[in-house]
This record gives sequence, structure tokens and C-alpha cells, in this order.
Amino acid sequence: MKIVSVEQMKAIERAADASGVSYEMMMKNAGRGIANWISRNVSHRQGVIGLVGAGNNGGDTLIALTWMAKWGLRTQAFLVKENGNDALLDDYLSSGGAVVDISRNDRLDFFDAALIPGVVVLDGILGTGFRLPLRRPLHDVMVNIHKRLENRSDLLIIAVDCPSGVDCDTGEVSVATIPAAYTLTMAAMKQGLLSHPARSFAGDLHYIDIGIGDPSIYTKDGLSEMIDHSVIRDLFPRRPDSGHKGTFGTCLMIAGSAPYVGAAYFAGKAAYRMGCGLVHMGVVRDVHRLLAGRLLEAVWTVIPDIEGVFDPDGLQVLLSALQSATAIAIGPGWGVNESNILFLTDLLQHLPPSTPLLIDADALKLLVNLKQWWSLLPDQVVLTPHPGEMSVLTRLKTSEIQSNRWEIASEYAKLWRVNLVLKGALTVIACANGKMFINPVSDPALATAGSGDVLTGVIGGLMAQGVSAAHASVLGVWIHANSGKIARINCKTDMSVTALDLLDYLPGAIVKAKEAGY
Ligand SMILES: NC(=O)C1=CN([C@@H]2O[C@H](COP(=O)(O)OP(=O)(O)OC[C@H]3O[C@@H](n4cnc5c(N)ncnc54)[C@H](OP(=O)(O)O)[C@@H]3O)[C@@H](O)[C@H]2O)[C@@H](O)CC1
Ligand SMILES: [K+]
Repeated sequence: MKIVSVEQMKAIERAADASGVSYEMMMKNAGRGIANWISRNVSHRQGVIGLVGAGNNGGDTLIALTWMAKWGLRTQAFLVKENGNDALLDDYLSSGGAVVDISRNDRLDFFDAALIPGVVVLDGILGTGFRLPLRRPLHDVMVNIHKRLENRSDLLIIAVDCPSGVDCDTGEVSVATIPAAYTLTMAAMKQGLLSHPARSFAGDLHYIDIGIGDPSIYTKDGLSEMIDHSVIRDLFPRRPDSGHKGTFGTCLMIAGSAPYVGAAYFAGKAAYRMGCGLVHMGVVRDVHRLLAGRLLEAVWTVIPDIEGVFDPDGLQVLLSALQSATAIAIGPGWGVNESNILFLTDLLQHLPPSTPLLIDADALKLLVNLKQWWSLLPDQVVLTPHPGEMSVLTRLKTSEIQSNRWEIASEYAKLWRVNLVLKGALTVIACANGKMFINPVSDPALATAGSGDVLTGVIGGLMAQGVSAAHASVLGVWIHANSGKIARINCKTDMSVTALDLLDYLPGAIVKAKEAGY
């Protein structure tokens, strides 16, 4: 789904209107789309009530309620502000709907009575027209509504376009913003919903077609994309029945050191889990000794070491593996030290220019010791820094990076001509060709040691199978995040999810990603 600022959305609506899809039609399609989505996707046996604001967000909601009333569902509209949508209200009433005005805070007992367990609550008070701070008297009405809805896990709250009271550009929220289980977003994702704190209020994000199709045809701006099923479904590598292990590539994984054994395991196993035909592990002796009996699927080359880290002259043993690999991944668990700077320098000089490369973790921190390191990289390259590693690479403060994730990722991906996966909640992928993707998943289950190593294996495994560096980044980030989501559901808490769980649920995440409509 494309991502827009409020300004861009307004310009797109203007352009669509000028090309014949009138504002009225867009709103009708929005309302119909919401009603269809609810009827198809959630239980609505207990009826649907709408919180209706005075603007077009309320208009979308009234149209949705009107359709559902026509279909015979029990519905009610609660007007939170004197309403300008008289014609829409008349339509709704003549379709059998019931309207209660709660704008003066005086008929809230009707609202209380409507909040029966299982009822669907459509939050259509404020949409993209809202700017903080929330003004009185709406502020007071919304605070009262908020009090009644908070901690009511027996209600299903669905936000129309955005949870009301969210700034759709900045992601800031008002005190009265109501957390939703789902947000049905019209035509395009509003950028603020992909920032915290707003993201935590928006729940699962779904697209509603308002009759304009792909919004990017109405603007010259290159729009970023939120990763969803429509983005990833065509990115999987083909797996012909006649394939053999050579068909599915060889990933050379240069990982681990004596203190960080697990990193090599997580990365190597994840590459196998992603369908890579063969994973060739380049590791020091201690890592081999501890993992050879555990990662039985792998082929091993033991790299000479000095006290458990790569010997600066150790690359010689890997020269033929470098040539035969179809993708190379480096960095997890290396450690940052002088020997590894020399090892990395030698390695970059011996990389086959046409083999895709992934650089992660400590190898990223080591890069800064090499002059113009970006000029030493192959064309197909992915860097996967977390904000701390990005800070080392850019010499910017972590706080600066975190408050400007999209812009900074985009700027440096272009500068270095790399595909950049800036990890952290709401991972940003800035591609070398200028395209930007944002992962909407923000799950503490993923914030665990070894999680990044799993991601390295996932992306490396995909590249080894011939998926381009950019596409492997997008698909890999999505699969990895969803394995965290599934792990959390299965562990029943995000607290207990470990990197081993992420590995275990990769197959489930792949299956889900391949299922239509996910
Ligand atoms: N264009 C179209 O055809 C389409 C539009 N679409 C839909 O329209 C939505 C945008 O609609 P919109 O522009 O009417 O604004 P909206 O979010 O309803 O809010 C306006 C109301 O908020 C109030 N208000 C604002 N700030 C406030 C504050 N700080 N404190 C208190 N009140 C405040 C403001 O009050 P006022 O300033 O007028 O007093 C007014 O009453 C968009 O999200 C999508 O759902 C889609 O269906 C696609 C087709
Ligand atoms: K809303």
C-alpha cells in the first residue's frame, strides 16, 4: 500500500476529482468499502455503532452505516459534533438507521447502553483534517468516549482512515485517541500511522479502495510503500519441481567468533529455513566445534583465528567458497577488533563483483575504518544496521537517526548506492534505486538477542536463490517480522520469544505470506 502525507493525499484527491472521480464518488466508495470490509472480515452479529464527526471522516462512517442498515444489520450513529452531513444523515435515517446526538455530552447513557459485548464500534470522529491540539468542546466529548471504551476488550473498535485524534503526518496522538483493533485506511496509508506513538493505536492496517486505484498515478512524487501482501506476493523465488540443491543457491555465511557462537547458528539456520539449497559456513575453530553437531545441514570451512577471532591472513581458506557462493553474508557475531578490520579489508578486495553481499552487525561497524568503503561493494548489496550501527556508519547521533528514520535511510542509501535496511520498530528499507518501503510490524517479540542474525540468514538465503538485493530485503523483513508475530501468539507473550522461536516460526510466516489476501 502506498504511503502519503496529508498534503499528498489532498493533492491526489484533487487530481482524481479533476480526472472524473468526484469527491462525492470517492466518499461513497470509501463508505461502501468500509461496510464491505466489515461484513466480510469481522463478526458483526451484535451490530455496528458509529462515532460520527462533522467532517468527511464522519461522512465515510455514515455511508458505511447506511449500507449496513440497508443490509439489515443493527446500527446506530452517535454524532459527536453538530453535523454538516444533512443529506447523508437523511439517507441513513431513511435506510432504517438510528441517530443519537452526543455532542453536548448529555445523552451518553444511550451510548453506554449501545456498548454491548461484541458490538463493532466505528471510530469516524476525526480523520486527516485533524491537527493537534484537540479543541474544546470536542475534546471533552472525546475524553468521555475514551473513558467508556478503554479496557473494553469485549468491543471491536475499527478506526476509519485513522484513529481519531492522531496527527496523520507526525504520528502524534491526543489524550483522547482511542486504540483500534483495525484501521481501514482510504486509498493510501497516512504516513503518521507508521510512526510511534500513533502506530500503537492503529492495530492491523487494511486498505480500502475509494475508486482511484493506485494513488501514485495522480502524483509526480515517488510514493513510499508500506509492505503488505500485495507488495510481497510476487517476490518469492521460483522453486521448480525439477530443482536440485544447486538450483536453490549457496549462501556463504561468514559469521561468529568465540564469544558469539550463536550468531553463526541463527544466521546459517535461517538461510536454510528460507529455502537456500546449501549454506556454507565460514567460521573460526571454536564456532565449528560447538555448532558442527548442531547445524548438521551446513558445509564448513574453518578459518584460522587468533584468540577466537579471524586471523587477518585467514581469508586464503575461503577463496574457492567465495567464488562458488551465489550470495555472501558477513558480520554476525564477528566482534569489533583490529584483526577483523584487516580480515574485512582483505575480504572486500576478494569479493566476486557480481555476487550479492549482505553486511550486518560488527562488519558494519568495521567498515568505517576503510576509506570510501562504499566504493568497494558489489552492485547487489544490502546493509542491515540497527540505529546504533547506523550511528557509527553515519557519525550521526542515534537520537537524530531515530527521529528522522525515513529521510536518513533514504539519503544514505542513495549516497552509498546500497539497499539499506534500517532495523528497529517499523523497519525502513531504502533501496539503491530510490524506492522506500516501511514494514508496519512493530512487535517487541522481535527485540531479542539473535533476532538480527536470523534476519541476515533470511535475506542472505533469499539472495542466494536469485532474489534481488532490494526484493530480498523487503520480503525478508516481512517474513522475519511475521515470524515474530506468530512466535508471540504461540508463546502467548512477547516476553518469552527468543531467536530460536523466530527460526521455528519462519515456515509459518512463509506459509502466511504466500496465502492470498494476507
Ligand atoms: N476528500 C474526500 O472526498 C475524501 C475524504 N475522505 C475522508 O475524509 C477525511 C478527511 O475529511 P476532512 O478533511 O473533512 O476532515 P476530518 O478528518 O473529517 O476532520 C474535520 C473535522 O475535524 C474538526 N477538527 C479538526 N481539527 C480539530 C481540532 N484540533 N480540535 C477539534 N476539532 C477539530 C473540524 O472542525 P472545524 O475545524 O471545522 O471546527 C471538522 O469538524 C479522511 O480522513 C477520510 O476519512 C475519504 O473518504 C476519501 C474521500
Ligand atoms: K477516524
